[in-house]
Amino acid sequence: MSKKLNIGLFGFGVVGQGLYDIIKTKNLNLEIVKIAIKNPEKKRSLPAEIFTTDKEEILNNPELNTIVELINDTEAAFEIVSRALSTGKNVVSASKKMIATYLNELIELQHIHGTSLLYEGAVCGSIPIIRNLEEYYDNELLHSISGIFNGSSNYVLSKGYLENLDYDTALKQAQDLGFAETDPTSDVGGFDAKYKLIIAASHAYGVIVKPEEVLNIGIQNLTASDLQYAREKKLKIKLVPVAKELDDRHVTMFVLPKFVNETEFLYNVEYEYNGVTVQAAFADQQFFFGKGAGGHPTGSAVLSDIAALRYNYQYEYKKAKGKKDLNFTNNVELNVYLRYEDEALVEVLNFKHIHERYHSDSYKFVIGKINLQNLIDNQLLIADNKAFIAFADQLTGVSLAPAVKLTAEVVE
Ligand SMILES: NC(=O)C1=CN([C@@H]2O[C@H](COP(=O)(O)OP(=O)(O)OC[C@H]3O[C@@H](n4cnc5c(N)ncnc54)[C@H](OP(=O)(O)O)[C@@H]3O)[C@@H](O)[C@H]2O)C=CC1
Ligand SMILES: N[C@@H](CC=O)C(=O)O
Repeated sequence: MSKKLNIGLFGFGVVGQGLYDIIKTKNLNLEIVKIAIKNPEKKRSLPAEIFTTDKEEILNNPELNTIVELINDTEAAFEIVSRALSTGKNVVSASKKMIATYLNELIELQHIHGTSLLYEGAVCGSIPIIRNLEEYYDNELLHSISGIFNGSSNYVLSKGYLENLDYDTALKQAQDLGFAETDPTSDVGGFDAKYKLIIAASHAYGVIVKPEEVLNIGIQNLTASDLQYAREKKLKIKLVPVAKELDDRHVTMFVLPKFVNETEFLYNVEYEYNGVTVQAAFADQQFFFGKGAGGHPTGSAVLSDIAALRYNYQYEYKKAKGKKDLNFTNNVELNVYLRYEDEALVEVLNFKHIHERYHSDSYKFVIGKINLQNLIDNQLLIADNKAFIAFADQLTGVSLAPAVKLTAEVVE
């Protein structure tokens, strides 16, 4: 018989309500006893007695053995989760920014106090990627993990490419549908995808990096010219996080828009759907697909974690604990498309090699090989110039998948 879970829930927004809807349809050995929210004035769909604005009412209640944290405040979430883990309560969280920012501390707290923190809902919504990386691929050598990890930006891209809807209207729709973060810059700027990438890579490679070490360039500067160029080449533009083992000592990670062709799984991942491509040494290429945002899809992943806690499930972080010489590096070269206005930007970026150059009054681009560290160093300049950068393996004929040819090379 599984143990009964008495749950204190933090947050009753898109995901919290989605979780509640799902739980009430089931007869599980668990109960949401109290829900902490921020704004006492907001109209709620449940009786007032279940809500509190005092976190201590939940954290200090010895009857509650499980905390589910679904709030939109990173620092408050870290305080709640660390307090819970330190006082013998197991936790489920979907707060990817908080988890990616404080992963080392959270692993340490679980280790010291023997408690468990699960976060499947934090990475790609309904797709069960974390438990697969943790369990199924435990003994596999993973060459790369990449995909579409953000529903809102993919929604905006699909609306633009398939329906010619303008960027601002599409983003407003993603917000109204509950897909976007409180600050949607996190979605369209590639930050949210980066947090998810960092979490996934910690389970895939055992390498834990801080968000500020990893490049994220988003889709904010995408223009009709870039979309037109993609269409002419029969390509689509997607926002793609990549974690790739370069050799047995180096792993690289970055988030960039990417040209994808119709032979790639990601080509047909549209709207709020996400996809994860795993390239493994022996299993070869595998693809996970599902809704990446929204209350019910994310709530289903959160519920799966809650159910796993009934059997005392814990992540073991085996790859992180057994890690030997694998290190994170930004010292790689990759092929990018740069659409720009000011020639000075091309000079500053110091391309190693330029494959192609186009120049008209209204549209200029280069495609060439560049060092990832150079992109990081000039991120602000790129943004200020309103330039658009995309990972261009499909334009240069080299791909991340070993089935074709490698793009990313360690620079010795
Ligand atoms: N939306 C999605 O599709 C997904 C979201 N996530 C993540 O899940 C988390 C929740 O997202 P989402 O439901 O969309 O966010 P919402 O903005 O819809 O809801 C946030 C909830 O958190 C509450 N809250 C904020 N601060 C506090 C606090 N200090 N104490 C108690 N409650 C607090 C708010 O209270 P009040 O109601 O009073 O305002 C609200 O109920 C975020 O970390 C997000 O990144 C993860 C996967 C998918
Ligand atoms: N804002 C996120 C929500 C889920 O993680 C997204 O759009 O993917």
